Amino acid sequence: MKTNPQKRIEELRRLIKEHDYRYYVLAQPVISDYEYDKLYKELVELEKTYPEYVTPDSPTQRVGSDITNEFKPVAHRIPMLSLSNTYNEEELYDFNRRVKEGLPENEKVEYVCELKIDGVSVSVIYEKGILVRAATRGDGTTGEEITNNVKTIKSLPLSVKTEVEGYRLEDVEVRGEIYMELDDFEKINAERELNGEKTFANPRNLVAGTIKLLDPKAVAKRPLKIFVYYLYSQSEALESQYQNLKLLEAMGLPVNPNYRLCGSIEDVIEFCREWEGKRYTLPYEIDGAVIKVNSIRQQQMLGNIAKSPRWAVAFKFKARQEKTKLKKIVWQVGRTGTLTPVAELEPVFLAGSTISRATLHNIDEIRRKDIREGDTVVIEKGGDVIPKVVSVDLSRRPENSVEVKLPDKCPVCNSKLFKPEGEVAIYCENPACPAQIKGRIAHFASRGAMDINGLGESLINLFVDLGFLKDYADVYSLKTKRDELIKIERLGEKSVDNLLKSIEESKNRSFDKVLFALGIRYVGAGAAQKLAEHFGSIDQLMKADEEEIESIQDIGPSISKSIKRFFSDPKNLDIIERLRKAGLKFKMDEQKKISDKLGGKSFVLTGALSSMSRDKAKELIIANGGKVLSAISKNTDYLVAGEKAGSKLDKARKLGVKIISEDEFLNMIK
Ligand SMILES: NC(=O)c1ccc[n+]([C@@H]2O[C@H](COP(=O)([O-])OP(=O)(O)OC[C@H]3O[C@@H](n4cnc5c(N)ncnc54)[C@H](O)[C@@H]3O)[C@@H](O)[C@H]2O)c1
Ligand SMILES: [Zn+2]
Repeated sequence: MKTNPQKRIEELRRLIKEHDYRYYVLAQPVISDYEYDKLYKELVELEKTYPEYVTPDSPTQRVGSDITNEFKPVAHRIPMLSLSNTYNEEELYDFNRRVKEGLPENEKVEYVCELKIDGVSVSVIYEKGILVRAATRGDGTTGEEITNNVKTIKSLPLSVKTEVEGYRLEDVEVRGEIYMELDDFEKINAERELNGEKTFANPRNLVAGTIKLLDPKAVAKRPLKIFVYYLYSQSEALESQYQNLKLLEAMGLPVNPNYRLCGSIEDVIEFCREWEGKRYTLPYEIDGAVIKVNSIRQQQMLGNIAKSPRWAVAFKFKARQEKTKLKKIVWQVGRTGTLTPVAELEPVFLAGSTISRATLHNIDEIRRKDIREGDTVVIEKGGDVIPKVVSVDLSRRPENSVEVKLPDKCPVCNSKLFKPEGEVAIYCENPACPAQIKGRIAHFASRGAMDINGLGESLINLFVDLGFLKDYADVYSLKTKRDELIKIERLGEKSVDNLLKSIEESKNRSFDKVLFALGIRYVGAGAAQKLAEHFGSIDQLMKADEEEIESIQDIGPSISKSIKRFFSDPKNLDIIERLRKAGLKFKMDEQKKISDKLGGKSFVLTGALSSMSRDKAKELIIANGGKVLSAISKNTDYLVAGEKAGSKLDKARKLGVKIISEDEFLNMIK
C-alpha cells in the first residue's frame, strides 16, 4: 500500500490522540494496548524517516493527557513523564549501552529493578509529614487535584514519619501507582453486571475511571490500593533509588517488596525473566518491569528526552499466548459499512477468561499471516478484552485448506461492496444496510454518547428487525409505540417503561455528547468535545468552512472533510431536525450572563491559572460576553497565559496575538 507519508503521519496522530483521550480521560479504550502500541511504533518509525514532519504536539513528543477539566489544576514541581518501552533482551542491552555512553567513561552503573504495576500514577505531597495534596499525571506538566479521592485509599497513610535514617523529610513529593487487586476487580464487575451497568475491561481502566469520580464517597466504595516508588525532598539531597525505596518504607509508606538492586545488565535481564514467569502468582496485574539507574547523580546527568527519562526504561512482558483451532472466518459489518473479518475459535482459556472470537483486522493482515479456516492458530491477549491471532501453526494445516477470499457481496444486505483505492478496508455502500443501521444506533446509545441505559445491542437488533427503528432518530418515537412494545415476548411492561424513561432522560446529554453520538466519521469523543466548545452550536458548526474547523487544535483535514460530507447529506439533515424536535441539545448550555465587559472578544487559555480552574475561567469569560477558543489563530484577541505556558505562547507571539497575565485578565472583568 502506497500512501503519502505526511498524510499517514497526520492520520496516525489523529488516531493516537483519539485513543489517548479514550484511554486516559474516559478510561474506556476501544482498541487493545497491543494495537495501540503498533500504531504508536508506526508513527515513531515514520517520524524517524521524515524528521521534517515532527511537531511538538505529536503524541511521540508528549505524555498522553488525562486532563478532564473537572478538577483544579496543579503544576508539578518536576514533570511526571512516561517510560520508553523495551520488549526483549537486545533492547535492554541497547538501553545499558546508551546509559553508559551518557556517563563519564568507566563509571560503574547499578540498576534498581521494580515491578511495573498496571495502574494509574499519582503524585502525593506531604508537608511536615501530613498529606496535603494529591494530583494526577495530567499532561505531565500540570495535573489535576484529586486529594479527597486519594485520601480514601486505606493503605496510604495520611501522615508519615519525617525523621528517618538521619534525613529530615519535611516537605516531600511521593509518587506511586494506584491499583486494584484482581479479586476486588472481579467482584465489582460482577456487581455491575447484575445492575445492568457496563463492566470494565481490566483493573487499570476501573482505577482510571474511579480516581476521577467527582464524589469521594463513591471512590471510597472501590477498594483502591497503592504502591509508591518515587521520593523527592525539597530540602535533602537524596542519593539513590534503592535508598529512596528504603526511606519510603521507613516513612511508613507502602512499597512493593519485589524490588532488587542489580550490579549488571545481566542481573537486570535475570530479574525480568524471573518475573515474567511469576507474574500470574501475584494478586494484582503487572505489565512488565521498570529498570532505573540507581544513582540520582547519574540520573541527573542523563536527563530526559521528549517524554521519558533517559535513566529508566520499562521492560514489557509478552502477552499470554495459547493455541486453538480457527473454525470459521465471518465478516462483520460496522456502522460505517466497513467489513471486518472475525475469527470464530474453538473456545480456549487464556489469562483469566474463555476466548471464542478474535479480530483479524483486514484482508491484508489475513494474507500476510496466511490465516485460513481450519487452521490451528496462536492467539494472544494483551491485558485487555479483544484477543488477536498472532500466527498459524502450518504443521497442523488440513490438506484441503484454501486461501481466504474477499466476500463479493455484503454478508448482511447482499449489496455490492466497495474498495477505495489505496485502502485495505472494504465497505458495504448501502446506507440502509441493517448491519450499519444497527451499528449506528448502538453507537448513538452507547456510553460516552447518549448513554441510554438498557438500549443494548440485542434490543437494538430486535427493534431494527421488527421495524421499530430505521435510524437513531426513531429512538425518540418509541414512546408512541409503547403498546406494541410491551407485547414483544421477553420485554414486558416494566422493562419497556424503564427503557422509555432512560430514553427521555438521555435528552439531557450535553451538546458535545450529542455531536459524538451522530457518528460522523472520524469525530470521536475527544474531537466532538473540542468542536462543541469551539462552535457552541450545531448551526455554527454547519456554517463553518474547512479552514475554521481545522484551526482547532488536533482537528485535521480528514475530520473537517468528513464533517462537511456529513452535513451535505439531506438524510442526515432530516435526522438532525427530528432529533431537534425531540428536544436534544444542539448547542452548549447557556451560561448565566453577568456582564458584557468582554464584548465578543475571543480568548485562548494556556498554562495553569493560580486562582481558579480552567473551566471556571472559561465560564467567567462566557458569562462576561467573551468567547473561548481552544487554539490560537489570527482571529484570537487575547491569550491568557498562566504558569508554565507552553507552545501556545510562541504561536501567539508569531501571530501577534495579545498576551495577558491572569491578573490582567481578572482586571478586565472586575
Ligand atoms: N489501548 C489504548 O487505546 C491505549 C491508549 C493510550 C495508551 N495505552 C497504553 O498505555 C501505554 C502508555 O502509557 P503511559 O505513557 O502511561 O506509559 P506506561 O504505562 O507504559 O509507563 C509509564 C508508567 O508506568 C507506571 N509505573 C508502574 N510501576 C512503576 C514503577 N515501579 N516505577 C515507575 N513507574 C511505574 C507509571 O504510572 C508511569 O507513568 C501504551 O504503551 C499503551 O499500551 C493504550
Ligand atoms: Zn450491507
